[in-house]
Amino acid sequence: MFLEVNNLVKKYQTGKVTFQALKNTSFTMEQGQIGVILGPSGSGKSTLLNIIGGIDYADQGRVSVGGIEITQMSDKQLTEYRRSSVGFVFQFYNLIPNLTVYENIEVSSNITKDSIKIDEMLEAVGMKEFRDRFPRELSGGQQQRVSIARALIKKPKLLFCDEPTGALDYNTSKEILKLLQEVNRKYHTTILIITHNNAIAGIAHRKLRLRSGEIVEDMLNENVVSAERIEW
Ligand SMILES: Nc1ncnc2c1ncn2[C@@H]1O[C@H](COP(=O)(O)OP(=O)(O)OP(=O)(O)O)[C@@H](O)[C@H]1O
Repeated sequence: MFLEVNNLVKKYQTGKVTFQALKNTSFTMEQGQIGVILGPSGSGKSTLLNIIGGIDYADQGRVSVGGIEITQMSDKQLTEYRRSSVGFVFQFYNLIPNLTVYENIEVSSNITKDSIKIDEMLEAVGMKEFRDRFPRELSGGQQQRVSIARALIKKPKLLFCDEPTGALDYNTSKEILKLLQEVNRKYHTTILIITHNNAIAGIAHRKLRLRSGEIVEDMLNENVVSAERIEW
């Protein structure tokens, strides 16, 4: 199995109070799938993604990606894993304001040896004619396209999207989801999307639901639909 998450436990200590954000969380995913992680606020979605993405540590349990166990990695190995194997897309885009569209993507391509050509990537996300604009000169949806390009330029094995449509209107959200489906098909990137929106699960091969740090639903979606066809 491409992604294996086994019995993850994560505790946060605030003063004398210990809070268990993840309790024996386990799931697997095949390469090339889109997975959606649903769950109420505070259920542990971001914590889970951050551990799989190598930006946070688990207290117990195991995560392996492509047969390599990341929960055993040194800091140096984790930095390399983040650099070459994973991409992140956030709700508020996190683009560098004083760099153009092209330069924002270039920063990411410069840190990997084997990246996709920037012009190909701009074309793939429909942002070719905006290459010399600054983020402030773009709509939210356009900024999100750039942030997807920035994440994908390094050909990550795994793309993590934390509420990628959380700041976008209905139609723009659908366009971004459609783009995620397209890049999943084109580059065979395994994608994990965190969302509050149940309807988004329609575009995914897998639906996972977290509640209080536990997976309470884990379903294979036999009827994946195109993003244009989901409604909420
Ligand atoms: N650094 C921290 N210190 C203490 N508690 C934390 C920390 N980070 C997260 N938590 C707690 O862990 C729980 C899970 O947080 P997490 O951000 O993973 O939830 P989430 O499902 O992503 O929520 P949301 O949908 O609101 O983003 C929450 O109750 C949160 O308060």
